[in-house]
Amino acid sequence: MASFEDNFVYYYQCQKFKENEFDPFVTCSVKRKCLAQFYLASLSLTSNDASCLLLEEKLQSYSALVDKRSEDGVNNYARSSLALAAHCRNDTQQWRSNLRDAGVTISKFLRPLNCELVNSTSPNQCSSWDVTEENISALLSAQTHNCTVTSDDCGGQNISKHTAEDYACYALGRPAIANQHQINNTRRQEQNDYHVFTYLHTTGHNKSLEDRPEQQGFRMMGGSAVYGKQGSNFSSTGQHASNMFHTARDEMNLQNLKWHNKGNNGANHYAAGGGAGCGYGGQLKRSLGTRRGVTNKFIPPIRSSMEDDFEGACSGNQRCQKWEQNEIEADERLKNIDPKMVQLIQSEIMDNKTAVTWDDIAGLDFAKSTIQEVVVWPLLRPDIFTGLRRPPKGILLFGPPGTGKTLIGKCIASQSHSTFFSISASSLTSKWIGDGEKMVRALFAVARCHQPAVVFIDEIDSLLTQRSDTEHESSRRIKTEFLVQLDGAATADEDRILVIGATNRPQELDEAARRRLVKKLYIPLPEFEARHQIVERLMFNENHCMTEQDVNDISLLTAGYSGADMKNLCQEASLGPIRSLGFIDIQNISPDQVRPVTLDDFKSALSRVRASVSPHDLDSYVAWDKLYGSGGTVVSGT
Ligand SMILES: Nc1ncnc2c1ncn2[C@@H]1O[C@H](COP(=O)(O)OP(=O)(O)OP(=O)(O)O)[C@@H](O)[C@H]1O
Ligand SMILES: [Mg+2]
Repeated sequence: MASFEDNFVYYYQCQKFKENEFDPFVTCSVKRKCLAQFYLASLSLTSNDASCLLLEEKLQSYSALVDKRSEDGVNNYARSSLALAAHCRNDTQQWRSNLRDAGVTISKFLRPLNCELVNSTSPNQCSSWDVTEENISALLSAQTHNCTVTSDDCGGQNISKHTAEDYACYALGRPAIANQHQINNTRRQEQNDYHVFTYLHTTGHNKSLEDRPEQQGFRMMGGSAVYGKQGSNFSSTGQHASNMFHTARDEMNLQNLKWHNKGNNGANHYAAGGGAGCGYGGQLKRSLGTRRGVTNKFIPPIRSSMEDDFEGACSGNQRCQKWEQNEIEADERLKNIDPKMVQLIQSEIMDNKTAVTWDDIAGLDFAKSTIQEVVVWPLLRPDIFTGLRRPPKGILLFGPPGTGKTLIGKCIASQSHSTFFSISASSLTSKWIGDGEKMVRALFAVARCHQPAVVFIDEIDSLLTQRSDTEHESSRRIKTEFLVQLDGAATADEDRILVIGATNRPQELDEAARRRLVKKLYIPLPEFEARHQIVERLMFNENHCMTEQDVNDISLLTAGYSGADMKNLCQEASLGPIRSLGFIDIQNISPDQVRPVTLDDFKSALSRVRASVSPHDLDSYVAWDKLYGSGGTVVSGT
């Protein structure tokens, strides 16, 4: 069965990719953005919208996942959604989003949970739970109550007493906010739904939302989701806008922390809580150093009394800082790491796996099998790959430009079932000027919390060039920090973090880095077979009339072309039929007037698209491979 996530992606792809709204090969995590984008887009759907119905269907089918305490829960996308919403303003080149806070209106995509409650005065009397204050008050005043959710609402399980209380508190806590934001009409409209209002407040949009109360981002979602804190503890002037949100996950972290502070063990806590909670499956997943059972105690999307205790008299900025600080400190390994960097890494660098399969990579059999052996299998079966079989901590992919090194990185992300961090070395040196080495430290600290993890560093040469006296102090510091991390001085032996570097200038690598990237795999130009495969794949969806022999001819004529050159060639050839239309008005022709692509188109494209790698450059790669490479590569380009 397709996962909830897959459905999201699928839906997104159907709806958005077709509209060419965004390039699937953007450098950051496409999938994460898909999800975040879709998640956010869904907030702007009205209840009559067909898309809304689709979402409703998905959420109903996968309701158990909505509050799952794992990385996959919808709640957990909230954080990245918000970060991305903020980020998209600065990232228009790569990700154009239609999302504006103005478009966020009430959605009604969760069906009512028919919650039965038993109150103390008439313990056996069940009433349906409308979200009315009377009902909720009755619930709160009840000495004993038992809130039962119908079986498909919650994976066939009952939700706990605690959960019911939390829902109730939350619902009760809303009116003040509801009044503040004039959402009473909406409450009436949705009266028979079980709902939790969620205030979507994209970072920095606080003021504009206040200016347009009718466009407040409230929405209903069964028991969870993003929620902003706009209550009395916060200034309504837009102050601390970037800190005002936290997700259900934050709540969980806070409770975890408090539990730790009481001298208890988080795992025990969750194990104990699991029995009473909504049983969604029972597996435990490690994240940010805390053991999170999906069966653990329900973490409400509300301010709990515990939280109030904890915060004491703190308010506004103080409170937000304290919150962030404590959330991060909940994991020992993230001690001394700037929370903002952690957040940045989680939203920008942690990659949610673009769908690339090994079959998408033509040729490169040796590299593929070595990567399977040293990356994928050990990550899948760490119990077997121990001792001498322990995989190397670093791998280098080197070779001419456009041969598929980055593509391999994407494929590993997608196939290795590990947390994938993808970073380009130039962004470390340019984007976070002055903070580069802190960023490297933070990156590895976060990776340690998300093991097994793969850290993919594209253009690693720009990060780990030979050290020299003339280089800038900040880049020297980044390099040193990186070498320390890579050497394992800061990582334990059993840590499962693999660093994969990709470069087309291996000669410029610092020798210390070269030693640490134990396996060095040459990614050569595609051979005849691989070129054949690339043409076949790229032309598969195109209208062409080429025979097997024609593709053979093209493959023969393109000796020395890289994978990227082959792609350019196919693109150029596919323009041939359009060019041959001559002066016909392009606006008025029908698609069937465009003839199929032929071998001749390829032949004329060959004169326009040349091989981008010179034989001299190739020799230097081969020489470097002979000196330092991990072998197995057939010299190609023939
Ligand atoms: N072996 C291959 N199989 C299929 N497609 C390939 C292959 N190599 C390259 N390509 C195509 O070329 C494009 C560019 O490849 P990629 O970005 O992985 O190159 P690279 O080796 O990382 O280059 P650079 O060293 O310049 O970063 C890919 O998106 C893909 O379309
Ligand atoms: Mg690349």
